Amino acid sequence: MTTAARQDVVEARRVVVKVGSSSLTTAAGGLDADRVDALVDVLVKAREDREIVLVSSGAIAAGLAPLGLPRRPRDLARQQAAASVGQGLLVARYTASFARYGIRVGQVLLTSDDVSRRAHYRNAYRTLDQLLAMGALPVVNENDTVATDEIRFGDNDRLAALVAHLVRADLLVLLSDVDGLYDGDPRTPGTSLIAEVTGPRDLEGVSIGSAGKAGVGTGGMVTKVEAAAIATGAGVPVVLTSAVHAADALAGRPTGTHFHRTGKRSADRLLWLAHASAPRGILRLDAGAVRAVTQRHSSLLPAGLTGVEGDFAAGDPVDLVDESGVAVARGLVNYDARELPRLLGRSTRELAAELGAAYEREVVHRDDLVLLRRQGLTG
Ligand SMILES: Nc1ncnc2c1ncn2[C@@H]1O[C@H](COP(=O)(O)OP(=O)(O)O)[C@@H](O)[C@H]1O
Ligand SMILES: N[C@@H](CCC(=O)OP(=O)(O)O)C(=O)O
Repeated sequence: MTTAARQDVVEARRVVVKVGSSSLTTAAGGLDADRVDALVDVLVKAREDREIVLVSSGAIAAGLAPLGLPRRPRDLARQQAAASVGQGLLVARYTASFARYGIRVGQVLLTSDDVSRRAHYRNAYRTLDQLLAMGALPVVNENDTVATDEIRFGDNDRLAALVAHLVRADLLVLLSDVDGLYDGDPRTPGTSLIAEVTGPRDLEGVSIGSAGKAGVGTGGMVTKVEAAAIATGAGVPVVLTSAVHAADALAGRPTGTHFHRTGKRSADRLLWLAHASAPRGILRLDAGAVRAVTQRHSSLLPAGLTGVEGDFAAGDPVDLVDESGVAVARGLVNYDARELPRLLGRSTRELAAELGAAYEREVVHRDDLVLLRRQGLTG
């Protein structure tokens, strides 16, 4: 690890630590109390001179054995039932383990829908910030029991990257069952650890595979590298290592893979809109509207709309696509899908005169728009 990279870690005052299901469960299924305690011991030590937010997976995995499920189910309903049972057990375990040190735990369950909207985003930030100010340790997970396929992250690696951005963290530590990113699937002999990733070039030729043998995790290495791309693109460096090396990672000792920041920090909720929300519909734009939105950062007006697809309501995320069908931006739309067809290509003045002042509003306001540049490491 270069001195600059190490400095990033040592100087980090607010750190998001994400731990995967495979690092918290036993081979037989169910939570491994010893591994939870070992992680908590490390976090308590790290917390002496910095703030820690924990993003913990494991709800589904923890719910399997109590519900008599032999393996992680594929259907959403049974995953949600398992998460419902498991999340309670998971937080009870953390509560008991942190209580050994007199530290309170605050459970925070998020869906992407909760945080893409401005008021919700501010509220989530305030809650997490307040928990930290009051000396409690936030334990974040996806709100699995209510998340439908459309509003689901599905993996906590991306959630952790977005939480790191949300709480304005200085560092994201991803803990898994593997001690870093390898240049091929580490189950294949002859692969070696990549100690540093400074940008997308360092990943050329690297084979990034799916989840490991334990079969309780979701995304494997792919989602971790994607999460690292989101976080580093938003100015947050990332250390990826195994849970057993958590103490080294938090102390700035060389371990695992260090992803350098590639972008600048910004306090912009639109990162959630770009990376966490699935679009509910499509707005087709003419060339002039594409230029206005992407180059002049203007709001999208009805005059530049050529088509509408999907069944969305006002406030939902939609993709703005150009004439060749490429999504150029994502935004929160101000109209229901059924209102839009009669507005296509019309000027706001004309619409206001004909339909009333309410129809003068933008289709998507510039403050609710994010350009879809492929970020950081993967693109
Ligand atoms: N290039 C790679 N480098 C490291 N691990 C990889 C790679 N390709 C695939 N993997 C697999 O990804 C697994 C980690 O993903 P996962 O099981 O989802 O972890 P977690 O539960 O911690 O989120 C590792 O155990 C490893 O077998
Ligand atoms: N919210 C899910 C997270 C699933 C998930 O991302 O798992 P992992 O790949 O182990 O981080 C749960 O708690 O089971």
